[in-house]
Amino acid sequence: MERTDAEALDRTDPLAHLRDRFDLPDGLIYLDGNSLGPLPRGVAERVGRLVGTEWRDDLITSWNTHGWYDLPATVGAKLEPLLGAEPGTVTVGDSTSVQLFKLLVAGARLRPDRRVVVTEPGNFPTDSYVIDGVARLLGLTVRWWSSDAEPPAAVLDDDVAVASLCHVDYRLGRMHDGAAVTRAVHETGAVVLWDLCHSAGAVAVDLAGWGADLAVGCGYKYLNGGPGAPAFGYVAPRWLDVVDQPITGWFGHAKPFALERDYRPADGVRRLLSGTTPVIGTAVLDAALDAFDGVDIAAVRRKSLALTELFLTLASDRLGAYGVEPEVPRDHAARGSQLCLRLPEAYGFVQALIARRVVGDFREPDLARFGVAPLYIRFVDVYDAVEHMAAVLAADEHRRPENVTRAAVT
Ligand SMILES: Cc1ncc(COP(=O)(O)O)c(C=O)c1O
Ligand SMILES: Nc1c(O)cccc1C(=O)C[C@H](N)C(=O)O
Repeated sequence: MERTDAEALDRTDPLAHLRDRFDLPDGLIYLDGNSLGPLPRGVAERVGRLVGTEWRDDLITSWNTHGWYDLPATVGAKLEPLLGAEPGTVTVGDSTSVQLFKLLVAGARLRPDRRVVVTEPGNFPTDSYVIDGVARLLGLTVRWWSSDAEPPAAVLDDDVAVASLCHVDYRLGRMHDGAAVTRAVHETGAVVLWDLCHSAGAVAVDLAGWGADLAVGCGYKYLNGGPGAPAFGYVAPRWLDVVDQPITGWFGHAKPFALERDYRPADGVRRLLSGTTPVIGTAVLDAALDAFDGVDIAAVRRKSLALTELFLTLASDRLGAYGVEPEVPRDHAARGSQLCLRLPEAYGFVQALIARRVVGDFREPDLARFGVAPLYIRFVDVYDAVEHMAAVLAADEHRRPENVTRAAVT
């Protein structure tokens, strides 16, 4: 495989034009969109308008005249096609951790006679922390599923209230079969809560088709909503009228401005809201999602697999000589949109690559992680990135003192 072969793949890529929808720094190969997506074009103008006109000139009237009050629903409607979700089932607000807290409690309340939450030890830590916290609050037991064998029959019984699972694993990018796991959970009468942080915007998600109950996910990774973007929450249509989340703030009330004494949940998914919408962050996510206008998520998935396949082939060819092996599920059905390399000096390796303007990230204890975001990553980026990786290893740059001092955020 030569660089010209990668260039040829870019020439025939039906999604190649989408890269222009992003304002990417010159010469940067950005393989960290699974942590923080880049800036979509149009966002800066939207923020300028929001701050310079809507806030400055129109002030409080903007809640009505500029659609601030409806923003969670507006953004939810843009997310629904990306998640395979039914109309009116998705809203945004809070962090993923808080959405998870609210929907986990709500999920447990759907099965009040059951005492167990099933989850996986390989979760992103916030999921495990929140699950533990909710279990202590509600007096539930956490049962850990080591998910090498699917479906999770061994850990499911009629005491399980909720299975709270990450669809794509943040470390090695292993992807669950959403339909099969949901079915297995339902067979025991439990509900399933999916964390879609590493799925939304990168892989095909079909919440309606899976029959999922509840889902959450963050706005700042493949959805490119900016640092600290609001997260999303999904509630299946069959639960919309009964779902009972615990942070019963006024923005989720049926009539917030009636200022009634008692809480009454809003109709539909709006009842997931708690406090005042963070308008600036939500408007950024709204504008960012325009990058997905007219984009078929199945085509995104096809390109994602082609990119990771190229990455895998090149990394196996070029890096094996240095004892570095790619870690990615070989089975396409079980692969997210990322690839890892395992090596003892993974931290220094990532720093040396950043010095060469190839950005990935380090995950404890020995993983160098690279996300491929099909909207803006080219085949030639993957080719060049692997060439840089080989050059780092050949010159021992990953062991240089300036590359091994840990920063606060990795
Ligand atoms: C699977 C998963 N869940 C949740 C989060 C983060 O949650 P929060 O938005 O609360 O920081 C992340 C990444 O930060 C994640 O990878
Ligand atoms: N949310 C992050 C942050 O505030 C700073 C740095 C990284 C993150 C991340 O999103 C980490 C990410 N969830 C991961 O998969 O590792």
